[in-house]
Amino acid sequence: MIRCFIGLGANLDQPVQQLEQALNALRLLPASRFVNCSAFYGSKPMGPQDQPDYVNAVAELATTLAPEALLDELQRIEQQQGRQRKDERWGPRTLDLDLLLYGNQQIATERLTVPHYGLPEREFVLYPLHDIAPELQLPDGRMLRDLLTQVPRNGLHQLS
Ligand SMILES: CC1(C)Nc2nc(N)[nH]c(=O)c2N=C1O
Repeated sequence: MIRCFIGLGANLDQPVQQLEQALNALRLLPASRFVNCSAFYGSKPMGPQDQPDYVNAVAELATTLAPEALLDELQRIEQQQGRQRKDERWGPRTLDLDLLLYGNQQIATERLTVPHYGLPEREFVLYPLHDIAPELQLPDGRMLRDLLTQVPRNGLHQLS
């Protein structure tokens, strides 16, 4: 089984419920075991500010699905929850599921870049990820805990 981490984000149509529904779908993925999920966080939008704050979390799965098969499943869940792939770039969305890490693999295909390119500088990814994997070392050798020291919380706050 490969240990992988999924970033969850939503800022439309009752984002907390969107994340809870997405977690239920992740629990049902084939050839996979749901391991854990961070707390839910409120975060300021990265990119255009004329959109609602986001709700973010990071989940851990153990899977035998190949990376692109896992990506297919994540995109299916997004679409099931109303995400239109034509969403404007960096615009608001009902649900984002990003494959952040797939074991220790570094992947660069047409469809998939892993580790996720935004991981090292996004507080709404780093802090929830650290919640559930404080000892994590990235494929390039950097320690997650060291990346955290470089990225301010920028108003990131746990939701009750
Ligand atoms: C539009 C962009 C870059 N901004 C975000 N900003 C925040 N705070 N959280 C997100 O999940 C998120 N996702 C995005 O795709």
